[in-house]
Formats: sequence, structure tokens, C-alpha cells
Amino acid sequence: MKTAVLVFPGSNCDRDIATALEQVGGTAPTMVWHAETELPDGVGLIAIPGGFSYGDYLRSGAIGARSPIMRAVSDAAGRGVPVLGICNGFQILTEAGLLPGALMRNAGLDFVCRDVALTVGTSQSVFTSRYAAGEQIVYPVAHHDGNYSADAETLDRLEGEGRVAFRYAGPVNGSARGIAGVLSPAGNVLGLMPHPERRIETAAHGGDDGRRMFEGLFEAVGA
Ligand SMILES: NC(=O)CC[C@H](N)C(=O)O
Repeated sequence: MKTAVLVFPGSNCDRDIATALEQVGGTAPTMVWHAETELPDGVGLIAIPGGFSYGDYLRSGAIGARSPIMRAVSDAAGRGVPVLGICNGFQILTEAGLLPGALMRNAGLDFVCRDVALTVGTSQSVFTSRYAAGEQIVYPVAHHDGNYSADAETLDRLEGEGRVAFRYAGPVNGSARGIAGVLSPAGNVLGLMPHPERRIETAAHGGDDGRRMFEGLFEAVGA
């Protein structure tokens, strides 16, 4: 599968996700600078990495969401191509309107950087097919704007439609209903604050719960 990783000024997890995709899928992704207007032909997965695009100025992800490449990302998402936004990538996806809600400043106003326990909300997506609903896993987090917020109607809809992909198993950042990651209505866009790409290899990362996300993706979309 051809994969692409977007790179913004201030991205700092682009190499982490590139390494994860190469380790699990066997082929290095194409790195796509945010000022480009086209994605590689036949791209099967687009990853929007973590970091501090545009220094988190204005609001985290707000300026990156208006980068030229995002029009192509939106078109691809509309065609059903899987789009994975991790941390700052999640912030960019909400700011771009591809996912509902907003990532606000953490409730404690602190930068939270540690491993956290998560509960898998659904196995019914290309991102979570290798997990069981209700399963507890561990991914690391590293963010100051991870406090997921949306109105009650949106939260009810996300829950009712099985679009809460991950929840924090305990308090982390004040997120509404403990939400750590959400899916688009068609399920092909996932945004999450925790970092699966930093949990690929036990020897290096202290666990490999993130690996199954990428294994499931490669299986679903074709290796
Ligand atoms: N690791 C990250 O992607 C950081 C995300 C974001 N800029 C924040 O701190 O909230």
C-alpha cells in the first residue's frame, strides 16, 4: 500500500509515524510537504503527524488546517481513503472540519507526557479491527491541547454511532466523556491524541499495542 505522511513547519512526529509505517508495512511512506497540492497517485493511507504545526499559534492545528495540501486530503477522505490524524494531526482534522469537536487546553493547564491506559470503543473500523471493543491498551500521550470538547448533541451522536474509537481509562486532560479519539461518519477518518506510532516495538517503546492499528490498516487496505 502506498502511504503518505504530511509534514508541516513544526511537525515533530513525522519520522515516528514514517518509521512505524515502514516497520509494519515494509515500505517507506512518501513524505508530503504541506505546501504541495497533490497526494501521491493511488495513496491508500494518509497520516497527519503530531507536533506543533505553525508553533500552535492561534489555536493548535488552526493554521495547518488551511495549508494547501488539506484540500487534497479532504477530497481523498471523501473518496473513502483512510486518514489518520495523531495528536496535532487530530487537532488539524477538527480545525479542517473533517472531524467534529475541538481540542482545548488540558484541564490542568499542564503538558501531559506519559503512558496512558485506553479503552477501545469499537473494533468496527479499519483502524481498530485488530482490537476488541472494551479492550484496555496503553499508548503514550504528549500534549497540552488534548481536552476534547463538543456539544452534548454531538457527543451523543458520536457515542450512538459507535464513533468513539478510544477513551481514556482514567483522568488525563479533562476530555468530554473521556474521549481520546473519534471517527468520521464513514469511519475512514480517525483522529486521536495518544500516539500509536510510539508503541510499535516492545524493546524500544516498552510495549507494542500500537502495532495492531497499523497491521489492521495494512490488512484492510492491502499491504
Ligand atoms: N505531540 C503533539 O502532537 C503535540 C500536539 C499539540 N501541539 C499540543 O501540545 O497539544
